[in-house]
Amino acid sequence: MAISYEDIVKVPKALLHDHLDGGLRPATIVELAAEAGHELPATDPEALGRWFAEAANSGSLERYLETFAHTVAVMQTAPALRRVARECALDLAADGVVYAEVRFAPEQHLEQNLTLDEVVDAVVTGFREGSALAAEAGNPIRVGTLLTAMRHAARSQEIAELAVRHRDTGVVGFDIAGAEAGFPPTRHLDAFEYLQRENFHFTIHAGEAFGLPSIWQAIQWCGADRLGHGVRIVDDITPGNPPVLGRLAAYVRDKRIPLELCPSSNVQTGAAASIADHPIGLLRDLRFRVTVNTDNRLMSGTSMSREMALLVDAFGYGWKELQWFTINAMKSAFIPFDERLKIIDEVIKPAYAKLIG
Ligand SMILES: O=c1[nH]cnc2c1ncn2[C@@H]1O[C@H](CO)[C@@H](O)[C@H]1O
Ligand SMILES: [Zn+2]
Repeated sequence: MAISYEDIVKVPKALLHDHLDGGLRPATIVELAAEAGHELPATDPEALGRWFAEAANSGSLERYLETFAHTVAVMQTAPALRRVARECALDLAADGVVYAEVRFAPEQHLEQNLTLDEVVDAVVTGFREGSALAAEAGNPIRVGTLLTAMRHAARSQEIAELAVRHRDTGVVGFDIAGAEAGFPPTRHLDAFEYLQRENFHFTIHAGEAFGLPSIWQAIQWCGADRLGHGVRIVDDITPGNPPVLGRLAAYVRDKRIPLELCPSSNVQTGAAASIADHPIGLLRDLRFRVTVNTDNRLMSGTSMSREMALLVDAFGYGWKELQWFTINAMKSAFIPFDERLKIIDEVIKPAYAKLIG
């Protein structure tokens, strides 16, 4: 029997790549925009949700990113940041996500004179509140924060230090994001070298809107633990029976470097023609360390369960494959090994065992 979306909501899921400013509830944006005096393209929540999905559906990462102006604009005070983070934790938990790493760029939230530390404190507090409320409602979730530096800007060292400063209070990793073409990872080499010396974890958006050189730099120059997207690693795989892996693709697979794949987002930015054409099918068959992610729930009108349901439809996956994606994600999380194992053994495996038999 085919797996339904409702069934998928009920099983535990792990999410590594989700942007806080890409996941607001449309109704919250409307309320916060009224308070902030920010003009929106639509003020009816449903119409606003549709506007985001359509505007982000442009085939270009640069145009997709323009839509974030309207979410970032309403996330400029501590109460607003805290609310958005609280609702994020609640929404993910209600969707059956038991572990999530949510990222955002603190440097984009300074327009009303918050300090970087105040921004992080507000978000971490919101996640803590949301997780507590979710647990009370019977949907326990653990949320880790990733701090992102914008790759076109020049604050990555500062943001890396901010992440390390908050490592014991909820921040579990670092990332760079923004337009990829023209802004290679090595621009931020100092920050990545600093993080390595601090024994800290980081992922890098690479191989989304730009190809193999970006992935190669992220791994071999910068030392990324994971690849944000990394979908263009397929450019280093020659189709055939069997497909032939180039040296970089072989390295990524041999080292079990996690790929944070985001199917719907890739279709919107033009990195894949459709879900059925998405390289996730090939990469899973070749047993890369594939994980499934939402990227931006608002811009893609999606959720973790919906991404998995789309893959079930396109590739005929069953519970075995969904468990494999989920355990891959949990193995690749930035929290300590013993905590990852506990979630795998006590939460994920028992739930899927009931379905797989
Ligand atoms: O898929 C993506 N690729 C690159 N950058 C992104 C993507 N999604 C969001 N952001 C960027 O990350 C910032 C912090 O969350 C967002 O403001 C957006 O500019
Ligand atoms: Zn992203």
